[in-house]
Amino acid sequence: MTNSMHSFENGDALADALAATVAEKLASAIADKGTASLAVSGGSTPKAFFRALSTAPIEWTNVHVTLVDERFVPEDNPRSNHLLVNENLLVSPAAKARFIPLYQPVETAEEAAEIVTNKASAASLPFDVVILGMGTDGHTASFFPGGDTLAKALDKNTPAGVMAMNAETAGEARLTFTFSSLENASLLVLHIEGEKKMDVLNKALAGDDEAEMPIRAVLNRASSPVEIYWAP
Ligand SMILES: O=C1O[C@H](COP(=O)(O)O)[C@@H](O)[C@H](O)[C@H]1O
Repeated sequence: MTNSMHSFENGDALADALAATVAEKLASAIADKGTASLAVSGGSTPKAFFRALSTAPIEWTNVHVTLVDERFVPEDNPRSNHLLVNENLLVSPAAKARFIPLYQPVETAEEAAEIVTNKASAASLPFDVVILGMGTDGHTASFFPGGDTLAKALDKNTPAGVMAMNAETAGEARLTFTFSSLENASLLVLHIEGEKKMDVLNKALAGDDEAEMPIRAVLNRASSPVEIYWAP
């Protein structure tokens, strides 16, 4: 599938444009089938986009929101992606959206993955909108280089759902939707900012070793076109 590049002057312009595109897609899904689903990334990049999207005048009560990945930490932990979404996206009109957390208060990430696969898959798959980020190591979602379940998570034949992932560079254990859950979103976005991330993207586009840079799985073989949103 062909990837498209959308470049902006700055992060605020990108946030407004991406929020408008996502809101339109969610509104059209609601008009077609009554509900819409949105899976977003955590990290430092999406804050302004979340703020812009939270004010969109759509029927948020009909939108399921979840995370493409999460750290195995409770929602009050400063490193929780859920916390980031609570504070920046699930505010204003978007506070009415139905949020599906990936973290579950159980012993292991593996147990949480099993529980949330049932909850999240029924409500939201296939996703209408998926917003991916990318780390400077070439990870996306929690597909980390060196991750203990990376090959399985990236295998197109692994069923849609959530898996646990452990990697030296990831800090905590992670929960991540599998590649097959994300690659066919009706709108599949890669949102990156900064020159350093553009260099990482160009390196990823120049090769095909997915174990080295897992973002390559998305760029090279997602069945939906990847809409790349970038600002310096
Ligand atoms: O660990 C994570 O990092 C990536 C990228 O984060 P950023 O801070 O460089 O924007 C993010 O996409 C992912 O959801 C998150 O769990």
